Amino acid sequence: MLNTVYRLYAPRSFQPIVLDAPIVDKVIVRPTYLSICNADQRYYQGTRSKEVLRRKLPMALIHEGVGEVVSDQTGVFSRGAKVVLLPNDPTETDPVIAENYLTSSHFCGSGYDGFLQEAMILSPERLVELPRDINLEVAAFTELVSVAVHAVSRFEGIAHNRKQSIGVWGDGNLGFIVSLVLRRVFPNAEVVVYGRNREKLNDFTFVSRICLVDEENLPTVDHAFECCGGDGSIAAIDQIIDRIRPEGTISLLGVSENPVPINTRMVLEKGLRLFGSSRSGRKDFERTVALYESNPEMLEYLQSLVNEVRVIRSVSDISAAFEADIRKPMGKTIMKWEM
Ligand SMILES: NC(=O)C1=CN([C@@H]2O[C@H](COP(=O)(O)OP(=O)(O)OC[C@H]3O[C@@H](n4cnc5c(N)ncnc54)[C@H](OP(=O)(O)O)[C@@H]3O)[C@@H](O)[C@H]2O)C=CC1
Ligand SMILES: O=C(CO)[C@H](O)[C@H](O)COP(=O)(O)O
Ligand SMILES: [Zn+2]
Repeated sequence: MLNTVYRLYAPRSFQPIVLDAPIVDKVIVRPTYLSICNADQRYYQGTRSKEVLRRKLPMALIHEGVGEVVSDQTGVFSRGAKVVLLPNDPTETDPVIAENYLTSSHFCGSGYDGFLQEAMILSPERLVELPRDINLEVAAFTELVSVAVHAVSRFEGIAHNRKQSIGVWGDGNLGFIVSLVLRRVFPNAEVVVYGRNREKLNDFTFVSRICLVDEENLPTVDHAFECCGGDGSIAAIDQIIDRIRPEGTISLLGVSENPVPINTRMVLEKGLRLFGSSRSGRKDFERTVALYESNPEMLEYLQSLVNEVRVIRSVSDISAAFEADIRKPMGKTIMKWEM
């Protein structure tokens, strides 16, 4: 089938290309709502290293999105079903290593074409059906929610049992979503959010406590999640190591372009466990949709992260959405895909 793919050829430069893709045993999905991630911005703005840009571009961006099934040769989905698109494409299974950590996996929008396409032609395993009445502007960033669910699921297996207080560093989108997932998964735990912006923190209405990182006498916590990324990770990890109680677990989620120095002396002295999480897999998407179904108020909270919805009908609309996303105060930029 001929399919138009909108690739980034160089920073700030998108161009369409028509490709012929096989459709045998595939589901054809029309993307409907797509959402921009910080990882897309790093390619769009060219802030990745020259070597990475040379290796990964040209490439269609976007790994957060939902769509509507146009046809399914496998018979799993009915025409018109609303689905979330799974960006990770495993090429093998492993009894120990999760699909999102297998080096053989392909990830849309990071070395492989993402969802900026006229149609997504996928195996049925790369789609999870959504409730029919779901708010699609919110569902568009289900992938980011599944990343939080993935990190919290791993935390359940790694952290010790005392989970009375859990700290989340970062008052952006990921910090908001991780806090919301923690609230639902550990309803009896105190969730404390540490941020740099009073206005952003005010939106975290569902947590036990909010703190500005430069306040004095910040509370201590049993465990912590780092959701800052960039240069902010350095100060955040330093503060976490200071404020976490002995034998606590630190979940690292923020992406930094440069190596981050860590106070290993105190990591040793406190007996801390640090673990990183990146991306997510099918079981995380399934758990996310199950959480949406059992906690419908989650979708209402997530709605407050929708900063802007932009209709996309041309290549210049895509660029305008990315430029608007750079200037946004907080939240997600959603693209209503009409290409
Ligand atoms: N592991 C994974 O699979 C994924 C990782 N990410 C990464 O997670 C990071 C966060 O993403 P996202 O939430 O969307 O980005 P945002 O920019 O929305 O949020 C980051 C927030 O952290 C705040 N911050 C920075 N430094 C500190 C600090 N020392 N203490 C407390 N808060 C701080 C920032 O404040 P200010 O605005 O003042 O700088 C900002 O509000 C990014 O690096 C992103 O790439 C995203 C998706 C998946
Ligand atoms: O955003 C993410 C997942 O949602 C990850 O941070 C992203 O996939 C990392 O990939 P890259 O190496 O291309 O930045
Ligand atoms: Zn992402």
